[in-house]
Amino acid sequence: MAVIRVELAGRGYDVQVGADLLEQAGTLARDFIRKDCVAAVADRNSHRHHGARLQAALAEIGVSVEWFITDPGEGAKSWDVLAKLADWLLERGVERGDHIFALGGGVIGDLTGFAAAVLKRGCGFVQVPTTLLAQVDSSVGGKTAINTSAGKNLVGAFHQPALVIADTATLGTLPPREMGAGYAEVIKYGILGDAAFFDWCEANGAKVTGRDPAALEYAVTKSVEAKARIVAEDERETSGTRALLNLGHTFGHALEAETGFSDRLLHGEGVALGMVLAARYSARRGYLSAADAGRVARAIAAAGLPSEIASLQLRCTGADLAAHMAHDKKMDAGTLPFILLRDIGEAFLDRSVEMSDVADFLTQELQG
Ligand SMILES: NC(=O)c1ccc[n+]([C@@H]2O[C@H](COP(=O)([O-])OP(=O)(O)OC[C@H]3O[C@@H](n4cnc5c(N)ncnc54)[C@H](O)[C@@H]3O)[C@@H](O)[C@H]2O)c1
Ligand SMILES: O=C(O)C(=O)C[C@@H](O)[C@H](O)[C@H](O)COP(=O)(O)O
Ligand SMILES: [Zn+2]
Repeated sequence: MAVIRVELAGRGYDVQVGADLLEQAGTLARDFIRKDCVAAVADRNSHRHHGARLQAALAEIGVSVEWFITDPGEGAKSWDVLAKLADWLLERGVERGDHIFALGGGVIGDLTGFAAAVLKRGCGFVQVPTTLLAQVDSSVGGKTAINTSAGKNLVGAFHQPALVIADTATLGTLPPREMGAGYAEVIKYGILGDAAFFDWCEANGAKVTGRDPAALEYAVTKSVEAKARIVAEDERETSGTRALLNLGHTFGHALEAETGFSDRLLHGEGVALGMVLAARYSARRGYLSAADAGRVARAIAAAGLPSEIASLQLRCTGADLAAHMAHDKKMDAGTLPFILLRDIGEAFLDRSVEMSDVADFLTQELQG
């Protein structure tokens, strides 16, 4: 068990990591519950597998749960579902001082967090992440958002949770493909800033995706520690430090858009492929050795994640993918900074990238 503190003046919070923590949710969250009933959001899968556990834990402190349950998948991060959720919360009289519970993956956390950010100009929320991706990344740091037809996470807010309860035992019911997608965001911390952790991932990745309890807890703890450090330094992505967490995402979000935010490419899979592309593009620019770019690709492929864009069989050009990047939130006065690598464990922001060169590079990659 580990408790990692996200240090933010006046808004700091604990991330509790460990097996079977859901059973302690009532005790852990007691300070954030003021009424005898809480509103909780889940999707059908997280609710089916773990809803009763959260409900039983809260019943122990005399609190009942009313559920808002969405369809699984990226489609829930939409205006339509947000509007339904906001109306549902208002009908229940949720007040600013209340905390909404988000039980699920990154989709549920991002949706619930954004609803909490805008409801009555801001109420509280508690993250109870049930996917590997949500435990190591999305539940921590306060980025909340929905998607629009123009792209990924384009409407959102920074709004920190009051508490994160990451019960690693909930991952026991997660499909293997989703374990892989979450692992992409784990190995990301190594590639962007911690060469020793990357080495550990190369040696232990299969144990993490295979749910070895000790490896899993170590990977979640190390990931949350890395994210908490970066978020404490640059909460709102203004200094450039937090932007490093976007490694692989400029390429990845473009691929997600091109595949229609569908099951064809999960977010973590897009990030995995995006990190391979970022490494190869870093080599093309002369920053990273071809050998290290190859090492990144092999580590990604070894986890069963996509490492070749040609495998997606997209019917688009490099310019089409580059066009999706025009909506990237990092865009600054017409320039898109790219997160590239000087070394494994050393990411940096490059503001000198020409989009025409990125398009040429992607066209070559698409051809295999
Ligand atoms: N806010 C952030 O900082 C941040 C960081 C990374 C990713 N994200 C966002 O997170 C989303 C991806 O999150 P995700 O990968 O968790 O996807 P997800 O929320 O869609 O969950 C993946 C699948 O697992 C199912 N599921 C959830 N918990 C389960 C469990 N314990 N057992 C069985 N099935 C379960 C869900 O129903 C879904 O089908 C994307 O929208 C991405 O943009 C946000
Ligand atoms: O927390 C961050 O900062 C991240 O960039 C984490 C990413 O893994 C995550 O996918 C995030 O939602 C992407 O942010 P965006 O600003 O590119 O939408
Ligand atoms: Zn991500």
